[in-house]
Amino acid sequence: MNHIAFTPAPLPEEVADPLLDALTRQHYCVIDQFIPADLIASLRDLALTRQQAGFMHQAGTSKSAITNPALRGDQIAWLDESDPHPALRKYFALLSKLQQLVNRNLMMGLDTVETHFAIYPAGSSGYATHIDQFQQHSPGPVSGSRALTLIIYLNEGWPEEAGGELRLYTGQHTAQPLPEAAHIDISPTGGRLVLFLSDRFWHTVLPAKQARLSVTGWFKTR
Ligand SMILES: O=C(O)CCC(=O)C(=O)O
Ligand SMILES: [Fe+2]
Repeated sequence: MNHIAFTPAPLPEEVADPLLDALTRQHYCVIDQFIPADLIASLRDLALTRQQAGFMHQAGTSKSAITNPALRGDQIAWLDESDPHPALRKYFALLSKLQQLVNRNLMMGLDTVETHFAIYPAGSSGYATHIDQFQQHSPGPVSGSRALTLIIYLNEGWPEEAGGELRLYTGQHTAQPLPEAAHIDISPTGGRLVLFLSDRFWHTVLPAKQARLSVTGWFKTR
């Protein structure tokens, strides 16, 4: 659990304005070139180094820690804010800016963040349709639960034929939507940021023909 304590310089307006506008209107946003090429490369190298050093483990699915590569094909390594690696210091500084921006403008009360690298190996089955927070019976923020999901892709470009899109179902569904329900497909292009309300959007990671790298996080309320 990472408690972000310091107050960084804010995100530039040309990023902050479209981000807040999209989050307000549609409860998700996609921002390209959110991180620069050198940070993509250093985070990517770090993820691969940690994989080679044996720090990645097969991810489990929601309620249980049972792993099932047919449902979820990625390997993950959790990240710690106290990690001195320069790329992670830059990454956590960005998370802090995002948290500050969203709290000041959208009053979400984001308090902590949990975050990990994810690597879906070439030929992985992706991640079956799921929601990042179990839906509650009453509306409004639930304390201590995942409120805002963030994903930043760490791939060097991404050819369309490689698949691996994030399929985000745009309607509100109380149960898993049918595959043909309204959705958008987001390609995991390096540097791209995706944010969405964790309790609202069902989503799927489609099978990928190439190794697919990302850093994923969830801001939680107090
Ligand atoms: O990598 C992505 O595009 C989404 C990953 C995801 O849905 C998750 O880790 O919960
Ligand atoms: Fe997810």
